[in-house]
Amino acid sequence: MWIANTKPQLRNYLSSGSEKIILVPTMGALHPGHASLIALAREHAGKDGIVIVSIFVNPIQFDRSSDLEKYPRPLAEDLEICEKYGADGVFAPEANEVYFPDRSITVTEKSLSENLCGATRPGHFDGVCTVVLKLFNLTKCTAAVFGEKDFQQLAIIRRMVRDLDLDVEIIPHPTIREPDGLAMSSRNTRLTPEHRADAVRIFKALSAARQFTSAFDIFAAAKSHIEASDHAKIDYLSLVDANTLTPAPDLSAPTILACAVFYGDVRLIDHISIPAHPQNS
Ligand SMILES: Nc1ncnc2c1ncn2[C@@H]1O[C@H](COP(=O)(O)OP(=O)(O)OP(=O)(O)O)[C@@H](O)[C@H]1O
Ligand SMILES: CC(C)(CO)[C@@H](O)C(=O)[O-]
Ligand code: BAL
Repeated sequence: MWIANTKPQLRNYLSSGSEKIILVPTMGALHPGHASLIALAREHAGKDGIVIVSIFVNPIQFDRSSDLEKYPRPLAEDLEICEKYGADGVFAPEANEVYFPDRSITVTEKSLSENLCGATRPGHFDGVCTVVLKLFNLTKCTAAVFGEKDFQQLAIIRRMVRDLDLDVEIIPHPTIREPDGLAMSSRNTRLTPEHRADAVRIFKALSAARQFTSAFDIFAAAKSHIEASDHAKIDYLSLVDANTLTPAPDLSAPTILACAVFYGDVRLIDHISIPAHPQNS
């Protein structure tokens, strides 16, 4: 498996040419969720295609400097996981390799990023879209795999591909969870044992709320379940239309119940789909 730290090195490794190049963009601190994305990329690439994993903690998508500073960076372990699950190469650049000091172009999505993480992490999706477009261009990928855990990110990337006519197939991957239901996330390693135990409530709350058939009951059930822990601070808890990601006042169409919750300074996200209940709208 090759490792490129610079753009010229990457170009060099790509010069052999292959019809299929599948990219798995990550920020490292890889866990079984990422491993599963890499394995899916391998499946799509077949034996002749190329699977590239990018490992880059993208500074311009962080809204809190402490979150960026504390983001885990276990590169040696990450490289082992990439190799084990079938990557052909890893692109792991430093920030000054990716961005020009006088960078003046940013990609902004102006609809799907209005709510949820886009509202509570200002500038986050500008940073995501900008780096993902650069990674698509640098790797010349024909397809890229993204996790459904970050469903707003997935929707925005799909919109960017559509609106900018990018020739990249977007391959989604379902959320991988710990045995107790907590969505796997690189930030989970930063939870204290007490907060880790409480964080189980997030998925339990979403699952319990899903059994109700009115927007009011769903919201109330999820909120009380999460807030039953004194440690939890809800950043947002929202029912949104599954297509537009705008607030859904009722269940006349399929919706998504999504949340971001702080345990100390660690912010976790999760969501669940809610079927339409037109009779209650
Ligand atoms: N539990 C998971 N199941 C499926 N895909 C996941 C999971 N966790 C992350 N991914 C996907 O992996 C890719 C890289 O995500 P990233 O490196 O930010 O990891 P992360 O675990 O989401 O970390 P964090 O949310 O703490 O930044 C994204 O497409 C993301 O959706
Ligand atoms: C897509 C991504 C790698 C862009 O930095 C990041 O947002 C992530 O890891 O989900
Ligand atoms: N997986 C989302 C990347 C971030 O939280 O910045």
